[in-house]
Amino acid sequence: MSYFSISNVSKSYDHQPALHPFSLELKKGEFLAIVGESGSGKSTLLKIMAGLEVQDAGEVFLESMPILNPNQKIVSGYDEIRLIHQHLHLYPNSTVEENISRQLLHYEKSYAKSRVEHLLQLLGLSDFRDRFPRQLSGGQKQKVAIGKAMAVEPDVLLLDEPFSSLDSIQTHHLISELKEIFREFGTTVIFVTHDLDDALRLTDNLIILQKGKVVQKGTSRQLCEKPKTKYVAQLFSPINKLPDTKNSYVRPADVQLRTKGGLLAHVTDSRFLVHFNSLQVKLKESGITWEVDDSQRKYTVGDRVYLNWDNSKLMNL
Ligand SMILES: Nc1ncnc2c1ncn2[C@@H]1O[C@H](COP(=O)(O)OP(=O)(O)OP(=O)(O)O)[C@@H](O)[C@H]1O
Repeated sequence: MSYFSISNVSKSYDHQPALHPFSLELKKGEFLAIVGESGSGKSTLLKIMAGLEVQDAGEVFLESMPILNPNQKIVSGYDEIRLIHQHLHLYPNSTVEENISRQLLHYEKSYAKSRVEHLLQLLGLSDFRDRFPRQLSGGQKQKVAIGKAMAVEPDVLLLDEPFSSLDSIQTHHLISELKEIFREFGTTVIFVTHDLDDALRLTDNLIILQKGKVVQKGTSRQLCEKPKTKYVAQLFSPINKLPDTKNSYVRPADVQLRTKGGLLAHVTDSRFLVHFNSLQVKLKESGITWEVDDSQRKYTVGDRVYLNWDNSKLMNL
């Protein structure tokens, strides 16, 4: 039997399916990212996993322990499975140290003290231990929320877009730091996000959710090279639809730019990016706009450019 297992869990609200039957098996210490757009059922799924939402069908198990939902258990939720979301629920009138130690009131005193010290140090919060949440930056608050959740040594940590109030640089730093901490504790982590880049900072083990259904599972390479839907393809880059086809697309990086021979287009916009200029071009015959990568930074607005591609790079979506 696997460590954390979800078997055919589903949920509807007012007869509208929010989550179609969903199953998952995770090993201890494994990381998983679930990527999906807004309304795809990510939060619903995590709440069911944490025993905080009543599912219509299906079961959740942590090893051999069934996770009971709020209809089956008087105090809902488990210390073993902690859910952290955007609303961090810090105690506003307690210091950083107190926020974390309040989780450990029922534990033996010397153990609680050393656990709090260890977490403060690991999370880089030792210098802020006496501050109140209002005196902290967004990133520091996120860390306190993680510290609170980690205090009780959860076996499974569920992260529901907890970093959405941070900018992408802060988020990437924080995820890298936390990854080390989760590894040290052997915590099993499920991270849900709409941002593939954030997901990949934690793990290459991905599930893509769309309208409450799993559309694809795999590594980023598998998903990038063989996306099953337009949504999955677009998580990696914009895609360009070939004129006069129903569903053939090519990525900007797979279009070669030439001064003659190929599909004629005019450059309408150019953006300087770190490895190339990203061009917007208007195709002459169809009037469709494409995005293409100009790796040699050769073309400017108004230029004619001829587009070519290798048919093996086409995606039928
Ligand atoms: N308590 C509720 N009552 C009615 N409908 C709900 C409830 N909670 C969620 N839903 C609906 O279920 C669907 C899935 O919602 P959910 O919050 O799980 O998605 P999500 O992927 O987490 O979205 P977001 O990224 O915006 O948080 C949505 O259509 C939502 O409107």
